[in-house]
Amino acid sequence: MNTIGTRFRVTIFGASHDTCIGCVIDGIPAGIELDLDYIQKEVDCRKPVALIGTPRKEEDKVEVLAGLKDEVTTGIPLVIQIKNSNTDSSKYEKFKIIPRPGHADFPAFEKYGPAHDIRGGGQFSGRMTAPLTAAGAIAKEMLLGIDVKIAAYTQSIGSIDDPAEHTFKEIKRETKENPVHAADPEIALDMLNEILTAKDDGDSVGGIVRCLTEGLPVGVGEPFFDTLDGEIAKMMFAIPGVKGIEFGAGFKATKMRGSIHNDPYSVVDDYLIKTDTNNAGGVLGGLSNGMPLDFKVAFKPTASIFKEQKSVNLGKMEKETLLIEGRHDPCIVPRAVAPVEAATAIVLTDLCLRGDFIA
Ligand SMILES: Cc1cc2nc3c(=O)[nH]c(=O)nc-3n(C[C@H](O)[C@H](O)[C@H](O)COP(=O)(O)O)c2cc1C
Ligand SMILES: C=C(O[C@@H]1CC(C(=O)O)=C[C@@H](OP(=O)(O)O)[C@H]1O)C(=O)O
Repeated sequence: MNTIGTRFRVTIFGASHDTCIGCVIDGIPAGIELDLDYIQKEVDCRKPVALIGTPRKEEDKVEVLAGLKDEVTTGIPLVIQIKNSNTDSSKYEKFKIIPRPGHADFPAFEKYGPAHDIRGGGQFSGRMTAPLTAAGAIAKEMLLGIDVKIAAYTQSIGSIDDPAEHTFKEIKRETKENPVHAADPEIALDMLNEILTAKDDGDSVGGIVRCLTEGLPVGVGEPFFDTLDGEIAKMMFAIPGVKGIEFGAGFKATKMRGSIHNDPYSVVDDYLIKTDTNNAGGVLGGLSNGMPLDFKVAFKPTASIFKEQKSVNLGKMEKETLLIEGRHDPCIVPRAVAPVEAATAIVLTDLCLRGDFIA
């Protein structure tokens, strides 16, 4: 379905080459002041950067059509539109017959038939993360009211990895300064080169976005089924190109003993309970435990590459070689940092409303 959330419900609409894309957000209380410049800046963070992003140039102007008066919410669903203006659908026709390996073309045609809108990837396009990011910016504004903040950064691209721990402030500062949104300026250069090298080869690369929170109170999450980690994971898999998620020590936990993996408790400032390590990634029993939520999201290499690929002709039911033309991101990761933050904010706002952490 195209709607997520219980108390903060976000519906995404439109497709990559429709007149517009957008979102409807239900559940924002009346009387909340929204900063439209902030929302626009957040959406702009996912814009492609020259050479390492798609050449498709969209203004991505966030237009609020309903639910806001004098920048204050009125309590009715907030309707946001983002126009599509720089579309070129000409290169997509052939994927109806010869599906792109790695993209949604084949299963989408099998499911929806010839009516499936394949232009620009249709409803499966990474472009749908523009309205997601707008909704997330509003969620972030609501979370700021209870001092909850979110910061994500590019932790790896291809073989270039940033294994260091970074402070929240460092992430916030550095990711704005480099085109791959890394937390380390020197590693950012290597990451940039990794993308350029793959691109020169007509190829693509994947990578990891790491996301952290600050100020998340204890007890956010609604077990049994609407656990904090479960809701975050579901949301992350809505972002096109996501192949995995791990919290804290993640898969490495399988190689640790309990004595190493358990995060020991300490009393801080006489009143706060913290853990010395954060192998749990801030979540125990599906509830936040007062430590930063800490998870990594794995992105695959972009499917649309410019090398000859093996596919099939669905009309003739024969094998056929495919050569893709058009405008594509050689790497999704830098453009996914803002959507990961936004998607996290939407889930946290919903769960914080459900748990009465937000009035
Ligand atoms: C911000 C963003 C930009 C993307 N750009 C492209 C692109 O230019 N070309 C492409 O083939 N896939 C791109 N993707 C990924 C595809 O949309 C995605 O792989 C496809 O819809 C299939 O879904 P899946 O990978 O989740 O299975 C992008 C994803 C995101 C989040
Ligand atoms: C337009 C965006 O990215 C698009 C995501 C995308 C895909 O398959 O996901 C394919 C390309 O679409 P098009 O062929 O229309 O240029 C990208 O440009 C965007 O993110 O705003």
